[in-house]
Amino acid sequence: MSHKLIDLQGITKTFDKEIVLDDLNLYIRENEFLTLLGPSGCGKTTTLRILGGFETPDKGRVLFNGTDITNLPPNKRQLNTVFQKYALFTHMSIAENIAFGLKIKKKSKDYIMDKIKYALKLVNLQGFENRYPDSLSGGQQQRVAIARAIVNEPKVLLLDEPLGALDLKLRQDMQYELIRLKNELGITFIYVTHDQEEALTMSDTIVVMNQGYIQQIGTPEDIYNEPQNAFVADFIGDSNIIDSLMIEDRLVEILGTRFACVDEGFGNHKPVDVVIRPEDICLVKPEEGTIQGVVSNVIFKGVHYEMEVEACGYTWLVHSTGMYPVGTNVGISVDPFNIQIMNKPESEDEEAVVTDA
Ligand SMILES: Nc1ncnc2c1ncn2[C@@H]1O[C@H](COP(=O)(O)OP(=O)(O)OP(=O)(O)O)[C@@H](O)[C@H]1O
Repeated sequence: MSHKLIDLQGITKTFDKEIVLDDLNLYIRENEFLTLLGPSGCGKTTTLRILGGFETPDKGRVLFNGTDITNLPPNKRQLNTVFQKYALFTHMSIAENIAFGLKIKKKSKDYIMDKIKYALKLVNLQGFENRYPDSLSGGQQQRVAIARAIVNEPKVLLLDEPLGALDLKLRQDMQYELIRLKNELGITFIYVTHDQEEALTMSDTIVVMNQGYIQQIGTPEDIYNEPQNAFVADFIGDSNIIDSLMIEDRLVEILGTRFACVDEGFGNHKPVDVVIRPEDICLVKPEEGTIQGVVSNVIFKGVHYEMEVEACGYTWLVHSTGMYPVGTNVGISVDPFNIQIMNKPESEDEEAVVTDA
């Protein structure tokens, strides 16, 4: 494992008495592609801006290779930021845009020419040197913004929703471009998005945030398959999240019916949240299911059918490659490995116990 490059220690930030980040602790390893993911307003951009030196935390420290850089201005950090709005200079050619930072640093003409060529090749824009930003598509402009950042040879690239303004197809192409670029450059990427698919596709590590707190840190597989709480499960992909009762180890009661599961250590007769992904539900003949229901809605999604099944007073979301018309009686069966048990948030847990008693 590569070493810790950046360490955010106890970062707290308040705007107008509103706590935006509350004692945030996070480290980022060298060469990692780390994504800050969460809904609008959860504090992702503020975290990135603190990393970039555009904001100062009220409390806490930012360490870079063990050195405290909390109060270092942006231009003194070995980090470069690419924003959602490309912020290119419209009166300058593409080459002049890319050269801008290098000219300020008084680099030689030959050095700058070499760097422009190298950066344009990396972002697949050879031959665009003399064009102007207005004559480029959104995706091409974003590539120029990235080229402009990488000529400075940063150790870390901070990317704030860089693909947010692009349409879906272009965004998907650019996701692969960014992964390739990161691998070629061998540097650390810290990426901000509220798009969970984008985070799953691109990241080595995802940090799921909500209301200024980190909810979970893990690989895309961890976050998707082992969400630590209902917020993460709900935010990452479609889920059935159901109030349930852990009867004992490996046995959970969901909507009044007992299902075998594989989790242990949640206690006996304990309220829990159960998460079942729609693709993990098998529709079978009614008599073969653990519970029975009726298909109430079907939408064709290309790779699968997205269905709703009414069973035991709950609308189950199911993804299936087979088509079941509305009104079909079905059985629902779930492999015990695909039933995720999660502790309820503490306050809810207490409430549920009281209600239960
Ligand atoms: N300069 C500022 N002054 C006052 N409030 C701010 C400032 N910057 C951010 N905030 C507030 O801090 C909170 C977090 O904002 P932030 O931009 O970090 O969220 P975000 O997760 O990046 O959201 P989005 O995805 O919408 O960009 C929001 O409530 C926002 O209004």
